[in-house]
Amino acid sequence: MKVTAIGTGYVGLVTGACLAEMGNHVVCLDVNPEKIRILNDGEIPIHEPGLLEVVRRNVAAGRLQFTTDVDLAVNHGTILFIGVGTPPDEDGSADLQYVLAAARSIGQRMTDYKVIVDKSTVPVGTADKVRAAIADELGKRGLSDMAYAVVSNPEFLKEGAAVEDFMKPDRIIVGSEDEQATLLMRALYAPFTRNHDRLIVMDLRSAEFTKYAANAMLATRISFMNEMALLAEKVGADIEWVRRGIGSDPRIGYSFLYAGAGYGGSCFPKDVKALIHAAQGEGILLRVLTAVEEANERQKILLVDKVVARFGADLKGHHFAIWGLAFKPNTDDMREAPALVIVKELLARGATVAAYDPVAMPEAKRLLADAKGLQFTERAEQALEGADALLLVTEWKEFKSPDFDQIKSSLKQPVVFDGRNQYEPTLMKALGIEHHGIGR
Ligand SMILES: NC(=O)C1=CN([C@@H]2O[C@H](COP(=O)(O)OP(=O)(O)OC[C@H]3O[C@@H](n4cnc5c(N)ncnc54)[C@H](O)[C@@H]3O)[C@@H](O)[C@H]2O)C=CC1
Ligand SMILES: O=C(O)[C@H]1O[C@H](OP(=O)(O)OP(=O)(O)OC[C@H]2O[C@@H](n3ccc(=O)[nH]c3=O)[C@H](O)[C@@H]2O)[C@H](O)[C@@H](O)[C@@H]1O
Repeated sequence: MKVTAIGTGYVGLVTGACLAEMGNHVVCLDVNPEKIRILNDGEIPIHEPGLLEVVRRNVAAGRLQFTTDVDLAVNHGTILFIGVGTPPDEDGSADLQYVLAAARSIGQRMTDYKVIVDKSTVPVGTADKVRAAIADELGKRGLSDMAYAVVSNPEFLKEGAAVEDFMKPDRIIVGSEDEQATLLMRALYAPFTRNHDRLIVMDLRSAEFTKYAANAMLATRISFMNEMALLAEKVGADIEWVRRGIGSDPRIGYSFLYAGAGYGGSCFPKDVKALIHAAQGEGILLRVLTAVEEANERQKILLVDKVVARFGADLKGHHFAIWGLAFKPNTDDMREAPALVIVKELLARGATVAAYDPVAMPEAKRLLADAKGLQFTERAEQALEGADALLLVTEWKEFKSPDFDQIKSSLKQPVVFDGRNQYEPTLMKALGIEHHGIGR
């Protein structure tokens, strides 16, 4: 099938590349010429395991191309995915300007039947706005009779596992109220759901809502566990045992129960805010989600609270090592990363910081360019030298089994603040390392 992906962020690029991998002919469009230049140079603008290989393979096979040419992109696909950003507005609501601009650019150019698919995470009712924007543009061209369908197909991929998530989806949600569009979507996704019928077709509004409800539920689990961790610590329980204990109940399950330094990323924080805002517009206060967000703000600063409890509120003259800056492993994404809050707070209290991340360092240097007292090291061990303590913020694999002797000898004193519960407290004790985990 002929497909166009609008936007080459995580979602647009992964969607385009994976659909090409299944034999479709895909054009990826972006308004950012720099991103298209990088893609046309055979690289990708993000760090995402396995994605570069899929992109290169399909470009070589002639099934995938990148362009800033809107005419070419709109006229190429029968199915056009809108995968542009929906960042939070000042009041927390989702900013739809990029989605609606993409819709208008389609309406300004389409010459035959198109299925326009909202893949961006958008509030309930956005499909109607997309349809209206396209109708408006067609009207201006005297083409009000031209047929098209708007479909909602929210994306559930996780950064760091995006290709795998797209290729082997747990489910594919299609909100469609147009028979022909539903048939096309079924055909497009058939190769991804061959052995299991994982495609769920529903009405447009329910599909749009499903995406927010899913992210809100996952964020809730994390904040719930972070709160349980606060209490566990006080009463002498270990949240890691509690996690295993409750996860064994299939009604609860093991996934997304890890207490840590708070959730970050481009989606949970913004989607929770957007849902709260949408509910407010309907006169409903979402008490649970409001608390989920508050708990997460507190959690992001928890590691610094622990540092303060150990070293005092004034950290002048103290130096700390930070391992991990990305909001999670296997990505260079630092949007809403807990590390940003932690670094800034340590510096504000007068400390100096040496930080290392396996891939997010260029992004960290960009975001923390003005941070005085912060240095970046080329290797993890270098960050340890002369530090009062190590703060582990992102659980990259390479931090899982470090050389503990080196940690002991490089730090001024062997103190580790383990923001992702990577190290066993009993082992740390046996090694003579003062270990401060989360909820244990
Ligand atoms: N990042 C993720 O893991 C996931 C993101 N989502 C949702 O997908 C959407 C996109 O997210 P990301 O890919 O992270 O966004 P992003 O912000 O990284 O990328 C969006 C891209 O769209 C381009 N763009 C903006 N307007 C355009 C236009 N009119 N025509 C062509 N290109 C245009 C931008 O230049 C940018 O490259 C958001 O709504 C997000 O909530 C959903 C699931 C996962
Ligand atoms: O809508 C989106 O953009 C995506 O948002 C999340 O994916 P992502 O943000 O890439 O990453 P997650 O793996 O969900 O992690 C989010 C944050 O939660 C934290 N987390 C995750 C799991 C856990 O048990 N504990 C925990 O603190 C991570 O450290 C990270 O900061 C969802 O998991 C995806 O299904 C969704 O498609």
